[in-house]
Amino acid sequence: MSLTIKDYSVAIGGQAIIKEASLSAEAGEIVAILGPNGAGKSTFVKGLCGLRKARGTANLGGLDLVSASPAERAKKVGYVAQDLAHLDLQMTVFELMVLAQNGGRHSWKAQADSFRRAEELLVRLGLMRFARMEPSRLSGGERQMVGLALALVRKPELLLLDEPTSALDLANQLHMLDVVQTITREEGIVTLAILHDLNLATRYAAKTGILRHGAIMHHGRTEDVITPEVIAEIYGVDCHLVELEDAGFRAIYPLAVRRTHQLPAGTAR
Ligand SMILES: Nc1ncnc2c1ncn2[C@@H]1O[C@H](COP(=O)(O)OP(=O)(O)OP(=O)(O)O)[C@@H](O)[C@H]1O
Repeated sequence: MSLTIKDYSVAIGGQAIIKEASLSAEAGEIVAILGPNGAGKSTFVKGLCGLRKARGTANLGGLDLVSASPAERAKKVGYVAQDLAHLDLQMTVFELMVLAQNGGRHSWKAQADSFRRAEELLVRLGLMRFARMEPSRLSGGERQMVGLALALVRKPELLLLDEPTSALDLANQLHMLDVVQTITREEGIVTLAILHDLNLATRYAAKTGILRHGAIMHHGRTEDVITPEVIAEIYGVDCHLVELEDAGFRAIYPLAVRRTHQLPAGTAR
């Protein structure tokens, strides 16, 4: 399953937020979507899952997500939003995991398969202890992990994650992204993950796209995109790049915001 996005634009209230963006990914790849606050990252993924009206093309293994029907899109795309308020239903995590798989299928066989898959995924993500609880009783990080489980349980071909680790502690950040990376590779799907942590991007993403003012400024292999020069250009921050040869990835250490960088109005240096 590959993804090819071309001349892709999203407008809100007549204002162009994403402008003629292009981006591509191969089966089994995680692509990090980076960029400053307000750059358009959430809007970019919302257009792909149908929450915003888009123009252009986004070809996922032969299906154009921009012109697809909501039902076609829902079969192929899994989305984990930043705001997980929609999880507050009077149902347990396990019930939600089963319901998420059973759109219209009521046979006993389908039911048994979905029970098995729900349990398998909750075990894999370390979430079985929450199976009988309603999401409203969970902490922010626990809800975020359940949100990921609910997206994965439907076997998406494109997984869209909007800041999937923002509420997670260090161990859970690595555990969740390890599972996402393994499933992305095993099932040959494409994952787009909006991240603010550059080191999670260098560790997990084969490719990176950087957005600024709604345009893709850089896109390619992560090691070619996440460099001190690009980070200085996009964020106005000087960084030191450290090669962690034994671990097999690179780390970025931020040194200082450049004095020439435009901070939001009213911010003191
Ligand atoms: N509902 C809306 N109505 C009007 N403008 C919006 C709306 N949602 C987003 N925008 C605007 O679109 C632009 C991009 O917003 P978006 O949330 O996509 O950015 P982002 O890169 O995800 O930001 P962050 O890193 O802060 O989450 C912003 O300028 C924002 O003000």
